[in-house]
Amino acid sequence: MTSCHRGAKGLSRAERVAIFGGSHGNEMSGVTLVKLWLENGVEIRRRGVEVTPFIANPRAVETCTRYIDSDLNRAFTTENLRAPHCEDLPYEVRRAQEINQIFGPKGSQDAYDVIFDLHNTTSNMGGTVILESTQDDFNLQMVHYIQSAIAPASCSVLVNDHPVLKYATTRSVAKHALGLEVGPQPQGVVRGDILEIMRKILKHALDFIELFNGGMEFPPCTVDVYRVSERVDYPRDECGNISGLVHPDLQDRDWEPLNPGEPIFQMFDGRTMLYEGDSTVYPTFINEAAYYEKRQAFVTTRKDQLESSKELLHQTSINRRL
Ligand SMILES: CC(=O)N[C@@H](CC(=O)O)C(=O)O
Ligand SMILES: [Zn+2]
Repeated sequence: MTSCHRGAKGLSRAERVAIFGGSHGNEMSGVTLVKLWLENGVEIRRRGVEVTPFIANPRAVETCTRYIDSDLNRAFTTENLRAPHCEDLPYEVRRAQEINQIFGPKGSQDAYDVIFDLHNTTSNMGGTVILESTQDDFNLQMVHYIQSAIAPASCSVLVNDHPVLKYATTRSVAKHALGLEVGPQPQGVVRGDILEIMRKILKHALDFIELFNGGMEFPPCTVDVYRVSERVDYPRDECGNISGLVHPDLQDRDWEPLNPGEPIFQMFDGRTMLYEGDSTVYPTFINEAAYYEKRQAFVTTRKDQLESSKELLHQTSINRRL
């Protein structure tokens, strides 16, 4: 027994878990589910875990917009979290500080163990889990568990640990940060099929935490992931105005291979713009409504495999077995 567990990760139990909806107020699956669970939380109850549903940006939910002053899911920088209180701070910066107080502080031992942040996209991404690190064995084991449990349906894993394209998310307050992104769903609309995919992924995620806390050991695993590679903006004229649209051949083809020389934009003047990269990539967030303001038509990703370093078992269980 001893040799078997010597290398196991000394993680503690994931006792405090939060589910955020409405980080963006017009992404309705998460808003709807969290409101439901605030009324009646039976569905998200699990043994040995405290699960807290939470509306992250209530003012944006009220107005059914992405945000009021600035994007909450970009606001969790050290600079913002330390900014002195004053009246003219953007609403989302003040809200980020509140969230950091309740669920953080970010980067500290007092922070929540897990935050699931529920998002919808207008892109045809299906069910996707977004990770921010390649090094988090707990999260890796969790997505591995979700993928097995949800089969034959699929759950893609997008890893954004890009040095430039990574941003300071709401979920980053927790020790283990997970984004759940499901689409296609228009902004302000709730689609039953999309909501059910989100609900199912989260169910399996919570089941995993219950098993982990209960002492189950998870053998080392390998997970296929897509890693964020580059951001591609819309084509623009000299004045900066968009001069073409996502090519019909690319539209809705999230996660499908895009090869050099294949069409990406249909220009308003009739020309076709081709992908000029030097190898095959896997585009995603294709034509996401919220990304027009961020000057992003899609992101390219590359396939990768992540391996958990050791078997996963929580610390109390390791001690008990040694
Ligand atoms: C469409 C959308 O809001 N997507 C999320 C992705 C994420 O949570 O990382 C965002 O840009 O904040
Ligand atoms: Zn969102």
